[in-house]
Amino acid sequence: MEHILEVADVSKTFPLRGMFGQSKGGVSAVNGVSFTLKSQGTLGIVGESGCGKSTLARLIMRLIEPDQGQVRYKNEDLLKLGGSDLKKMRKRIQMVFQNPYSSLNPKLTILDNVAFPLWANGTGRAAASTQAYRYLDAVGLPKSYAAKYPHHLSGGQRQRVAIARALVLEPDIVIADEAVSALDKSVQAQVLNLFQDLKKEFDLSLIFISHDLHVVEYMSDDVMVMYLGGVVEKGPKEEVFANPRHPYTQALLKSVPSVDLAVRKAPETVLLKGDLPSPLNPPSGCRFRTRCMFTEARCAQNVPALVEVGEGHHAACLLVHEGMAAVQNL
Ligand SMILES: Nc1ncnc2c1ncn2[C@@H]1O[C@H](COP(=O)(O)OP(=O)(O)OP(=O)(O)O)[C@@H](O)[C@H]1O
Repeated sequence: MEHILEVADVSKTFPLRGMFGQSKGGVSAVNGVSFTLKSQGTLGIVGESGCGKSTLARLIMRLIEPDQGQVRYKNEDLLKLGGSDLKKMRKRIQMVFQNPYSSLNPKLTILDNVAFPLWANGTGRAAASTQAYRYLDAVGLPKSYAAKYPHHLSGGQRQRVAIARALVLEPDIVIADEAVSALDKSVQAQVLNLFQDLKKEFDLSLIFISHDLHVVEYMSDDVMVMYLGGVVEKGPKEEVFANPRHPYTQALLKSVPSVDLAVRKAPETVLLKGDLPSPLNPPSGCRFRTRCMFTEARCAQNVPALVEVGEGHHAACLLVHEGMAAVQNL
């Protein structure tokens, strides 16, 4: 499978200023992140709140500018584009956000909310409405919803509208950022299935961002685990879930109860110590070391590279690289 998107060594630090404009350091939100998205594949990005998932999505979309790195879409460096080329690219990659209520325009009907991106790109009203009807149908909303307003709809229906609006420009890539997190469990499942169906119908490549491991496991072909702005592990979904190698991924997986009640067990040993450090002042060396059960003095000195630990499976931990038994046998 070829790659549609390649992200290389992307970083972003948000500068912080005091009351009088003086520099107060910066928040290291994304730090040297690299990954590839396979054409028509789904990459799941998982990590705790604040680990940089949304910032990464916004960097790819160029809603914010990275400090360094490359984002290549079909071999074109998106970070070098400007003007009309950037506008064209933005049509190819669309986002669906967590809260459809704030992302939809409350003053526009459902049909006009979906048609809006087409108007903004110069399509006439009649043609835009025809297209909008087509995408409302694709997301399972009947024609009778077209004249309603966002406040008439349930959370799940509003998210369907947001998805229709993301698709109306016929993107190749959709980035879903916590797109089901605000929905009830039963509605979540319907929207996840809808994403799966639309992916097939419209040949989409998906980036599915979620703090929920079950959602990522259900949706993804490949998984990337982030911690404090960096990637600690990535690889094929089956590999990462069945054979997690990084102590952080292992801790995440052990801390989440199975959705299957038959295999739900008592809470396992706690594998994460302490709190998430501030991205204002991240730990030296391995950023995870202050919460790691296996940390050693050298973890403070060396930043571990992502090293291949299985086919297409990478982990960033000095101890894992050396095949340390304790980490392997968790
Ligand atoms: N515009 C900004 N200015 C300063 N700091 C920011 C800005 N945007 C994000 N951050 C900080 O960058 C870090 C990463 O935030 P980000 O929202 O990307 O994380 P996240 O993993 O998506 O978390 P969540 O799921 O809670 O949104 C956080 O510490 C956040 O406070």
